[in-house]
Amino acid sequence: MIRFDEVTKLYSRNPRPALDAVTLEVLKGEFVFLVGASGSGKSSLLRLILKEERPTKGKIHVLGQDLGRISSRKVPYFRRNLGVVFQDFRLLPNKTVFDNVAFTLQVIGKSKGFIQEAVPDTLKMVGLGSKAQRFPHELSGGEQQRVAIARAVVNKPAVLLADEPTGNLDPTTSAGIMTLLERINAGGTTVVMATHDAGIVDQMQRRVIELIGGQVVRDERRGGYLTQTIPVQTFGLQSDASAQGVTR
Ligand SMILES: Nc1ncnc2c1ncn2[C@@H]1O[C@H](COP(=O)(O)OP(=O)(O)OP(=O)(O)O)[C@@H](O)[C@H]1O
Repeated sequence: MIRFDEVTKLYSRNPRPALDAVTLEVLKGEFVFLVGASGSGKSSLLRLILKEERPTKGKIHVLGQDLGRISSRKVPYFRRNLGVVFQDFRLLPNKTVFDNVAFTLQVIGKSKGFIQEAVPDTLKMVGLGSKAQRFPHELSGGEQQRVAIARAVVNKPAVLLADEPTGNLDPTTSAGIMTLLERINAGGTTVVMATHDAGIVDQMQRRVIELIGGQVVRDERRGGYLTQTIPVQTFGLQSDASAQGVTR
C-alpha cells in the first residue's frame, strides 16, 4: 500500500531534515500509529504520502504507484484513493452535514443518484444518520470529527490518513472515534494515524512506528506509545536513544 525507500525531506530554511532516510512499508489492511514528539516528522510523512510535498531524496510508492512519476495533472485522481482526517476537522461551515460529505463526491463528478445513496449510508455508519441537516456549529467536536471521517471515507478510499484526529477531543469522545476508525479498518481500509495520545496507542496495541528527529527509531508489530527499550527519563533524546540500542 505504502512504501518509503530511504526517504529524506528537507524544507528550505530548515537545516535539519524533517525526515531522514526513512524506509518503511505499510501493507493492505494494516492499522498503523505514527508516534513521536512534536516536530519529529509525523505530519511531513503523511504529507509525502498525499504528494502534498516531494521527497528531497528517496522513493515513495503508494498503491503501487511511484509518486515521483505522477504528473501534477494526475495528482487529484491519485488522491481519490486516499481519505484524510485532521485534528481541526476542516468542515465547510456554511454547508450542512449532508452537503459537507456530498461535496467531495460532487467535485469528482459522481452522479446525483450515487450521492443520494452513499451520503446517508456513510452518515449512518458514523452514527450521524439523524443529523444530516445540521450545520457544523450545531454539532459537538466529536460529531464534527465523525462528519470529517464520513467525508474522508464516503468514496471508499483504500487508505485513510489521520493526523491527530482525537487531538481536540476528550477521552470518551476519542474512544468513540477510535472505535469508528477500527470499524473502518476492519472493513479493509488501511489506516495510518499520527497521534500524541498515549492512552489510545497503549490500549489498541497495533503497529507503532516511532520517529525521533525524522528517523524511524521503532517499528513494532503490536506496541504501546513508549518503547520498552528506552528508560522513560532518556526518552526523546536521540543520542541517548541510539546509545540504548533502540530497535530499528
Ligand atoms: N513547510 C515547512 N517549512 C519548513 N519546515 C517545516 C515545514 N513543515 C514542517 N517543518 C519542520 O519539519 C520538522 C517536522 O515537522 P512535522 O510537522 O512533520 O512534525 P510532527 O511530528 O508532525 O509535529 P507535531 O506533532 O507538532 O504535529 C519540524 O522541525 C518542522 O519545524
